Amino acid sequence: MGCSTSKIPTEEPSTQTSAVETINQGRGTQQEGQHHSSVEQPTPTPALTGEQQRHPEADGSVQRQVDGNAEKAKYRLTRQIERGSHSRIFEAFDRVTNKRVAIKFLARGVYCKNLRAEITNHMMLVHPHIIEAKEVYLTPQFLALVLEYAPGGDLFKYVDARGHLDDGTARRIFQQLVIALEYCHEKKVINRDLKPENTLIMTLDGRPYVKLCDFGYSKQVIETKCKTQVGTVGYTAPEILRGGSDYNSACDVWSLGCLLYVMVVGDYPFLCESERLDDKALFRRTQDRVLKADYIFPGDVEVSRGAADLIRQMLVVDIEKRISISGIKRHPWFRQDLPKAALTLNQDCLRVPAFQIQSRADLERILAEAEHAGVARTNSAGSSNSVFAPRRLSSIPSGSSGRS
Ligand SMILES: Nc1ncnc2c1ncn2[C@@H]1O[C@H](COP(=O)(O)OP(=O)(O)OP(=O)(O)O)[C@@H](O)[C@H]1O
Repeated sequence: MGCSTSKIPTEEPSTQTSAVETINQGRGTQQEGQHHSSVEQPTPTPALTGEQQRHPEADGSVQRQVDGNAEKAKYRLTRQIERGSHSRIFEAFDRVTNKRVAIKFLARGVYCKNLRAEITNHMMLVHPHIIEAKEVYLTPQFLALVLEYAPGGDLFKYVDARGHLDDGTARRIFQQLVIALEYCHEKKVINRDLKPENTLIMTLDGRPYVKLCDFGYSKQVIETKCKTQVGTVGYTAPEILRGGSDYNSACDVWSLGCLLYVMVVGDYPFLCESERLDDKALFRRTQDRVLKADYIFPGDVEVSRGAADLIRQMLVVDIEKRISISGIKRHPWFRQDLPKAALTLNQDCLRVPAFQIQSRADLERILAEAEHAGVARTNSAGSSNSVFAPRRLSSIPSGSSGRS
């Protein structure tokens, strides 16, 4: 499977406006148990070994690079896990509980306005198949989002390493994602960027247990509809690419259909890859195919009838005819081997209050403060700490995805 996709710009104006951006893949490897009830119960895995704890960077040097204040920090940073398009993600340990977390560092400044929806929406969602957003805090230069740690990396890597997934594994992951997505929609949050890179793996014992992680393009839709063109090329629904008209939560069903295709086929349904074409030409070609739902199941990969049938019902251009989440939940392929608890899980989750670790008022205050530019610090080596500045994004082909 080719390993990069392109992003459509974020909703609000920012220092980085139009963008095509390469997506990173996760590198998590260790296993860790967790506590929620879920569609699939993960197998408990051992605590960190001494060797794992003695990471070469566990001496505080990473901490000093990030906030220059290793001694007072609540979390001890140990290593960088990944670099996202707007962030750096670090592994860290809570100094009191010694629990492992992931911390996403985002540069402070006006760009943080764009993060309000991401962080507030994420914190509202408390679900076993969604990475827990625990709290935010400020360092002199960064807004830090503390997340539940996912030891297994992301689903893209998982699929890529295996070529494609067998029917049972793909179904188990898909069941978990459908239940998570139904919960988001019940909370009136549309994700708009579902893809394997934004799906993290908690266990790697052959029964993967997954969680959604990135709500960067999510929108809480209570009275308004969505208009803005956001998402990732190759997963974005045709109604978003077409632009102009209102669209709704059915766009997530389309993306989930693409994600299911990627799992069972090991390739993208629409994304065109060619060394002979430049990014703009590839983008246009992909867009043309999405708008016509022009994809095929390749002859050399065996896809079960049930999975293929469900994908066909999800990748329907007309949103009135596209299968709904409740339709998916009735589909025989989805129902096969479905854990009993899955169908009642969301009723329980919808009763769980959000903002238990950090109050909404605190969150709002910190987010407002984060919009003020951070103070430039010098790191322990004496040089200015610019390594965490978001990468510059290159521009997207005009007319193909600008803001509405
Ligand atoms: N809680 C976590 N535990 C472990 N790894 C994580 C966690 N959150 C993120 N990652 C890793 O970091 C990668 C990027 O994370 P995320 O998508 O949240 O960042 P981003 O800046 O929004 O990236 P992009 O815009 O490129 O999608 C993920 O694909 C995953 O590999």
